[in-house]
Amino acid sequence: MKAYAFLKNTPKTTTPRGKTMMLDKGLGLNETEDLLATAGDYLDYAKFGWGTAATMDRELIQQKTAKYQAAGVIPYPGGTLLEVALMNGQFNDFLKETQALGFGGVEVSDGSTTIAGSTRKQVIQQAKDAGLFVISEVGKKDPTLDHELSIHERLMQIQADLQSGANYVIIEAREAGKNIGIYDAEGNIIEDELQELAKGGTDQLIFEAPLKSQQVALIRQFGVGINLGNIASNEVTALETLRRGLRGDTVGQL
Ligand SMILES: O=C(O)[C@H](CS(=O)(=O)O)OP(=O)(O)O
Repeated sequence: MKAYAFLKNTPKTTTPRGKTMMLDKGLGLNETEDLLATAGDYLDYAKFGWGTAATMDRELIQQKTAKYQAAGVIPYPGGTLLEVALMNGQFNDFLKETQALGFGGVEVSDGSTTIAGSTRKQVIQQAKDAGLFVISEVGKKDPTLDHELSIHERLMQIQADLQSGANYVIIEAREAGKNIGIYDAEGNIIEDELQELAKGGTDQLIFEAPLKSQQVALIRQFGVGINLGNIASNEVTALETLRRGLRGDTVGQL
């Protein structure tokens, strides 16, 4: 039983908690174990950020993915790693290795590279056919290029990815959460862009929201059911308290 389970304001909302995607930037095995013991119940996806998975021994990655999977968390390598594999013409090998390492999903993005629409569709479908959970990502890592993407183009990409079979689409914000996608240079939400992106529904969107102020704003606006990503590994528990109205920013508001 959880501590203080009698408290009336702990999540009595009927809305299920939104998905939480955490950024794993290279946690050790013991850190992973500790994290899962304390916050595993509040975690859905663990992204091994960008190319970090390619810096570690295969056995270590396999041990980590096994721990995540046993806790019901889907681990997956960063979209950048898939982009590098695609750029090198090594996507089939990437897919095989991803499965051999025990990852349960992939992220299909074009944040750092350019990928033809037909290739993106094929990649999503091939990953799905291989039995992997697929999360795509919309947005560019270079702010100048990202600002060139119109809301209409983003919405079209979201639609196309979902039609190709993606389970969720991430709205890019990078690890820093500033000057990309729905955030301005200070990390504040650009309201009209958010509203436009959200108007078709947010159920299959995951908003990268690495900053507490962003998590608070999105939870207040859309409720506890909003899907949030790029949560730092030491902030997963703190995010759960926001979702439960157990931190000053959301006390009595959910
Ligand atoms: O897309 C992301 O949020 C991450 C982190 S960052 O952009 O490199 O800061 O990249 P990914 O390759 O998807 O892990």
